[in-house]
Amino acid sequence: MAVAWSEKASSMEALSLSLSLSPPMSPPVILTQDELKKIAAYKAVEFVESGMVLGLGTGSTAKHAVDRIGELLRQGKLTNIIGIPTSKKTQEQAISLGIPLSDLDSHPTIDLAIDGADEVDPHLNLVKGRGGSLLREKMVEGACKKFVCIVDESKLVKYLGGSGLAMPVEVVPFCWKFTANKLQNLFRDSGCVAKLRNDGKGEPFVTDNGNYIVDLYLKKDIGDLQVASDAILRIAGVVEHGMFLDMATTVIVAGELGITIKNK
Ligand SMILES: O=C[C@H](O)[C@H](O)[C@H](O)COP(=O)(O)O
Repeated sequence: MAVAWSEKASSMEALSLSLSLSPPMSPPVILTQDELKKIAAYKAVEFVESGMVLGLGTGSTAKHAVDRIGELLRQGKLTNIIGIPTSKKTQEQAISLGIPLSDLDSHPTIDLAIDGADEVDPHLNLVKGRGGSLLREKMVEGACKKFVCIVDESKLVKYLGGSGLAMPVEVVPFCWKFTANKLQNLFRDSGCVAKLRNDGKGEPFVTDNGNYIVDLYLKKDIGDLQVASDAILRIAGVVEHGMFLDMATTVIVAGELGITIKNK
């Protein structure tokens, strides 16, 4: 559902305060992608209540949500929050903000997670992991009662893989080429090309878990997502993939025309 303009306005006000933008009723402001991410993140943090155990997402959108949670804790507007970070980077950010942290061993049930995504399809299935954090994200978000996904409208796709950008798969380093070939063959009818992700310095990108990422580039829809998921996970050498099927309970989309909240 598209939310009322007033709901957009409240998030815009929150954003205006921190960005010193004009108030919502002034002439239209062209928002950057990062400002849209921040609007979605601030809206999601409105779902947070004192006493909650929170899954803290990773990426440029989730970073805004973690910052906001830290800000509300500092102001005493939220209390007794426990955060479960989905990456080492988010862990460092949360520590720097004074957010108390724990892990899934001590808190196997999480009240709410807030995290970004790389793609969102019309059924609220997601692609995640272009930042390399998909495994911990899937573990944490799979343990949540509610998972609020936050995106700007550029992340909306007709089908997963439809952006033409990477669909990440975390693999063990041992004989990664063997695993990458298996993945490419699995989706050859969709024109799949599998590439090892590099770290930008000529070395393989290494995840927080010591694994590699093979990115799948697809030219066509891969069909039944659950069948595809099962097939990927049956390949020895695969640790996890970045399709998050039926996991998001809510997706908040920030666009030039306002916020849209989609619920499962
Ligand atoms: O591994 C990274 C995560 O899945 C991110 O949540 C995802 O890539 C979206 O990141 P961003 O908010 O930076 O677009």
